[in-house]
Amino acid sequence: MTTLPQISLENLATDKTRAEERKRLRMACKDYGFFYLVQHGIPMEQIARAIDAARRFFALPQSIKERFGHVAQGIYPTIARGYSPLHGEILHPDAGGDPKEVFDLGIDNEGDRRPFGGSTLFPDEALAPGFARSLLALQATVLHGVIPQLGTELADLIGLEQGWFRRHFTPPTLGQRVIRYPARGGTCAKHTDGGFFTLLLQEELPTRSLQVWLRGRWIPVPSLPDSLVVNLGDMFQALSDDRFKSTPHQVAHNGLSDRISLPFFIYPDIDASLTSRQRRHTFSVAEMMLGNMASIETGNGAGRARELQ
Ligand SMILES: O=C(O)CCC(=O)C(=O)O
Ligand SMILES: [Fe+2]
Repeated sequence: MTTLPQISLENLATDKTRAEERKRLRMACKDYGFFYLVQHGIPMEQIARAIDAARRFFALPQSIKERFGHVAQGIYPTIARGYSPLHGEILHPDAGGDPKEVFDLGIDNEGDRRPFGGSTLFPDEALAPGFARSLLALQATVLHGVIPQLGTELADLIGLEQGWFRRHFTPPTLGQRVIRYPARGGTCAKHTDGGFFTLLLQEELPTRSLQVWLRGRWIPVPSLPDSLVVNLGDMFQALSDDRFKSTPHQVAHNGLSDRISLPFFIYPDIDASLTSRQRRHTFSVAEMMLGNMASIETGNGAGRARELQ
């Protein structure tokens, strides 16, 4: 059975093992566009705390969760942050609303009126103990560790000049999601992710809910202990002059208990305009992100969903 390769962030950071691990990373990106990241430096307790707090938030009455909906957030574009109810999001034009509920957050930046900027309206400690705190703690860890380390490796891999990642991702634009898939919920639509790369923290469950489309079939991606899942997004594909592909995937959750996942979508600085090395693609980050959001909002799907049958 096909399983995804495992890449060690620690090996990438260690002189003795770097060259070999980079070779494996290149192969993983080329052949799969998806891999497990191990020795990633995120404390497992921090992930467990965020998952517990998320579960408590989603257990609140619907009317309370909806107080933190998209409109209440006051962010542009509207759907960028806040609570979205079950079946509230369409990721593929041929599918209905996904069987999942979501809370979206980003990097808090009070008064930032640019697209995707601003601060998130969270339920307070009394309503959702530990929710904001644990998610923002996890965000800080990811922003200071995995994102710059892995991002730099990925930019090097596609031949972008030295310092490129730091220049265009300081700060990154972050789409941080908390998703709950109800028990026996069924299938969420296939899609690709729109960013540079995605980090997925998923709960350790016996189910194989996440599936990746590889060589003409769906490959299950079970959660492995102490590992994250990484996948390449459409911006990575564009910036590699299409030498690397963003891989389609979907979630089919038929487990007997619900499932929480915590994806981080990593995009460049919202003010950046980027060109691939061979100049096949040039885009403004804000325009591309706004276009993708508009596509989701109007039911036309996420990422390259429309290209996928
Ligand atoms: O929850 C997951 O396992 C993956 C979610 C996903 O693909 C997405 O939100 O883009
Ligand atoms: Fe995705």
